[in-house]
Amino acid sequence: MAECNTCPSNSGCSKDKKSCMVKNNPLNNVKKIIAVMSGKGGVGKSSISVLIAKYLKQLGYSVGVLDADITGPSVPRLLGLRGKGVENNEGMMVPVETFDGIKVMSLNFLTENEDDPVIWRGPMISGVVQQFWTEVLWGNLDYLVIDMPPGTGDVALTVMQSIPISGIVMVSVPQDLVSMIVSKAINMAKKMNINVLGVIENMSYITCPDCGKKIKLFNGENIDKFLEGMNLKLLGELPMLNSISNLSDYSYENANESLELIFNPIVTNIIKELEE
Ligand SMILES: Nc1ncnc2c1ncn2[C@@H]1O[C@H](COP(=O)(O)OP(=O)(O)OP(=O)(O)O)[C@@H](O)[C@H]1O
Repeated sequence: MAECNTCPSNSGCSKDKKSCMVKNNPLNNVKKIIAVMSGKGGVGKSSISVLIAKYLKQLGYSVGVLDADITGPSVPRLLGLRGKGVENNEGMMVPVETFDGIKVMSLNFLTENEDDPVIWRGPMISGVVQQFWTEVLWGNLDYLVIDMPPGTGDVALTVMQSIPISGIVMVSVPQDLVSMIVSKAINMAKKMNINVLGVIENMSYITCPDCGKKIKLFNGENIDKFLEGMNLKLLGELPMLNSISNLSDYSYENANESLELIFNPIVTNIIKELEE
């Protein structure tokens, strides 16, 4: 049965206690869990998960990142943690830390080589995701950011059922095909009674380096119409930026003021939505 007293939802979720699959580790105290999801692959979910973690950390919060994209883990690279391994403390996995103290768990820390493929069936992958919640020493965290696997399949379902997510950030790009697939992910979250905090529109535009004009790259469905149809808020628009495609140079030297100006309001919106 669920242990509500150690759960971030603190009995305030809509789950039936008897059928709840969430198992919490009494050594961990995680206050809020943000899942970053899309339904569609390659739209910037991992990059945005890492940026949310980075700017939450800059605001002074204690932050962790759980890489639930087991077959295509990219978080270690994006946070400059290539080649690191996980230590064991009395049977529990100790997350790897970035230079600025973000705690990270990813399957890439457990494979010998970064390019070793994970050729496992769904139940095994789902089991690992559950272990990343129950058998990792996250300790005290204000926020845990989960980089969800693409799609609405087995693993996404396991995360939603077995981890007490406080809210989901949906990532989309302005293309009709993508909005259609993102809608499926939004409807899945709604069916699972998980709060969708809003949508980040990634790759919204590029800025002309000469005149500063915003140029839309895709002719997709109008975001306002999409949000209205889904009854969701826009958390922010993110342009195509070199600094995002070069995120793996994660260090103090690579602090980027223009990215900070764009991303800080997005993080503030996420915090506000979670408080509501
Ligand atoms: N706003 C952006 N500006 C520039 N490049 C971007 C932006 N967003 C994402 N990218 C690039 O697009 C590619 C895909 O991004 P990312 O890996 O974050 O997507 P994803 O949704 O997590 O993919 P997957 O589902 O395959 O894990 C990466 O090469 C990333 O650097």
